[in-house]
Amino acid sequence: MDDEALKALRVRIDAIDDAVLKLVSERAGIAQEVGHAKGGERIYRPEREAQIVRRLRENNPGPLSGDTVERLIREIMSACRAVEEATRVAYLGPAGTFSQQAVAKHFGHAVDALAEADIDACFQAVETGRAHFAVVPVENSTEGAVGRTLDLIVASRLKICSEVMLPVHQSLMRKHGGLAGIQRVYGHAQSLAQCQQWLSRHLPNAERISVVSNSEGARRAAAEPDAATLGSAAAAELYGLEVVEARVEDEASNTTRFLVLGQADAAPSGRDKTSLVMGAKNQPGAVVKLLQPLADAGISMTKLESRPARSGNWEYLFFLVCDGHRLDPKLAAALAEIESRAAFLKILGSYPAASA
Ligand SMILES: O=C(O)C(=O)C[C@]1(C(=O)O)C=C[C@@H](O)C=C1
Repeated sequence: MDDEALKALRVRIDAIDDAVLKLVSERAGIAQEVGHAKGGERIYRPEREAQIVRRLRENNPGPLSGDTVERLIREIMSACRAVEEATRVAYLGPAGTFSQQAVAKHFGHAVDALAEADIDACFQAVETGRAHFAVVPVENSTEGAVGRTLDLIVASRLKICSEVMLPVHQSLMRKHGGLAGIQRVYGHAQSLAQCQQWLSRHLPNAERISVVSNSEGARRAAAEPDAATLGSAAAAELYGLEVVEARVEDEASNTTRFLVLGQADAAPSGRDKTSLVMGAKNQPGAVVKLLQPLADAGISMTKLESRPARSGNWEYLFFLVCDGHRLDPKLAAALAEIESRAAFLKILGSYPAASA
């Protein structure tokens, strides 16, 4: 391309950037007005954000991918939210974890992300008002449920107001060098489990050491030249490591689902999910009886997970996710029927279904 042609294209890009800045500033000004009109009410409206994301994904003219359009608009909404109020979001730290990525994916970068020591601390941060929201992992497509999150949510008064789906790509990282000479591999138990076949094939003699977080693994690998760690590639930059091999997870579609917890759940968005937990009596057919009202109403159940109730009498809790909002008349009627049959029922929240 000759210089003149390049210059002409850049003049057009400059004009577009000026227009984008003008429009984004105008949008932030309107968000500020909305913020004032809310007069102390909650600023973050997950249902509204989900509707905006869905509309733009549908209207996307290309060539940007739907995921890219979502990332851009979420970042713009993040910036607009920030002119209304500073949002504090607790997550399972330290920095560089997949949980931090989930915060950025959902809330954008214009939030105060608070790294907590464990999942319990994430709940407490919101319960005590230190944070507005918490982002906690609840299940992984390869490894299943995160038990601690389920146990805590039963007793907590917090509500689920959103979900975040994060594709999880594990990298193998070390201070310097390739696969040769790696004696130990650190990683969070879930990460080690998600990569076990790859590790057996490529590093059969390396010891696998489970640590509290992948970031702790990264911290150790940075100090031990014959060690490596699993984790998000973001940690490599943070801890001065090199990526030996990217995408070492056994399942290419490995995804972790996170929940956003807050003081209230979300209003209906048009495409929602509802999470609930119920206690079943230890009797034949008890679970079938509890689920029947959903089947009768033609409501899809997308998840059913059982956990010991920990009450010592061999009763189980069933965590269930179904389509719809608890305020939809059909679902509301089914829930009322389940409540009349269950030993215990708690609605954990209705929230917009994630678009990707
Ligand atoms: O519509 C609102 O309620 C706004 O505050 C504006 C806005 C946005 O930027 O579009 C920002 C924050 C809310 O979570 C939802 C949407």
